[in-house]
Amino acid sequence: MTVLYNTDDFIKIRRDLHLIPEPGFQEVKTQAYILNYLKGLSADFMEVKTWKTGVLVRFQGTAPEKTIGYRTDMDGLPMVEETGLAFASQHEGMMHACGHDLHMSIALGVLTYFSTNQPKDNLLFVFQPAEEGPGGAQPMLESEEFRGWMPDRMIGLHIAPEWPAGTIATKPGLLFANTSELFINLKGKSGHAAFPHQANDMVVAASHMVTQLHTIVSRNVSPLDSAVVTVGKISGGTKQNIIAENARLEGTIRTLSIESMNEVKARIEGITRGIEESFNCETSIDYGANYCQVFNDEQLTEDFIAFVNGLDYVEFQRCDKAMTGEDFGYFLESIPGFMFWLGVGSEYGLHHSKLNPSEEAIGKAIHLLIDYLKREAL
Ligand SMILES: CC(=O)N[C@@H](CCC[C@H](N)C(=O)O)C(=O)O
Repeated sequence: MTVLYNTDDFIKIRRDLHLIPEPGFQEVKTQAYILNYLKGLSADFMEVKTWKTGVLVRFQGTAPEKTIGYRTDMDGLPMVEETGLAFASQHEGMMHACGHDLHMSIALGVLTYFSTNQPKDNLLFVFQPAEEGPGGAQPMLESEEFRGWMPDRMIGLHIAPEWPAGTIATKPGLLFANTSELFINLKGKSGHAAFPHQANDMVVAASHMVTQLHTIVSRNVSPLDSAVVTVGKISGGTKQNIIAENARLEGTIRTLSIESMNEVKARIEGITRGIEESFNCETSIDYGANYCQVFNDEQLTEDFIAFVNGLDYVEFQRCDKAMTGEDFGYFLESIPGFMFWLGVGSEYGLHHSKLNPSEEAIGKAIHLLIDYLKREAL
């Protein structure tokens, strides 16, 4: 194991970042924190650029043959934290419940090492905004700032609460699903609760719609394929004794192929037309942000797995694909690379208000990535 500096410094950084979760493309304090940290590093071979609320850090190699990119996401989620931690979110209604605080502290730990150990190849550290939505990877990838420093390989990690701290899991090929957000508005006619026959109740229409949406996976998707349609939020109406004129469903679709995504969307549109007819209402669908699948490069991933299997401070586990989404998939569409899971042993899972990742994983991931990048780029 590489002994470098006290990785506890990056636990403190993780806690600092945990205090200030911000929505996608509003990571202003987070960006300022990262830029301020970078100012403290003195490497004349390091260059820093910003892109929107993101940050790009490039280390010029001594004799570069390639550029290896490492990406972390930056945004938090709109939810009330219930961990009771001393360093719980200070931003009301926002929480780092998907581990991006750990992802960023790990990236800072790795780049700190290379700020005093100039690599042979170029390294690019990418702090990307808006992973949870509306998606920062695709526009960042297309930006002049990123294109000017285009890497030849791209690596990313995501925390995995279900595995013990420091477990590394991945697989070649398909790792994460195609995703699409789903927003459906329903508009009917309001009225007095006592005169339902004179109104069109959108609470009832929305309830039917949720039930029908749940038939798509069970009745329309092949049992040999996989898909998810989740409605995570439903809202409507104004008061308990007024019939609701409006209702809104907010959800997400996950599939293992673009073809299945198109089929699921076609069924949603069919169901929506049926609801319009049967409840005499108007509807509109917005698919919000769509992310392509995360597809790991076969060779680079197998090579990484062999590397991890040779280490004595982390455990490797070959995993199955998951229905999670990640806009990191856009990087992998044009740059070969891979994503892997980092076990953080939390009783509560991703997107849970009590998610409490083990910070032991931070030091292990920093060491792992330094050792891997040393092998690949020194
Ligand atoms: C790793 C993870 O949890 N990613 C998110 C990505 C969000 C995609 C998009 N906003 C959506 O909701 O479809 C996930 O929910 O899988």
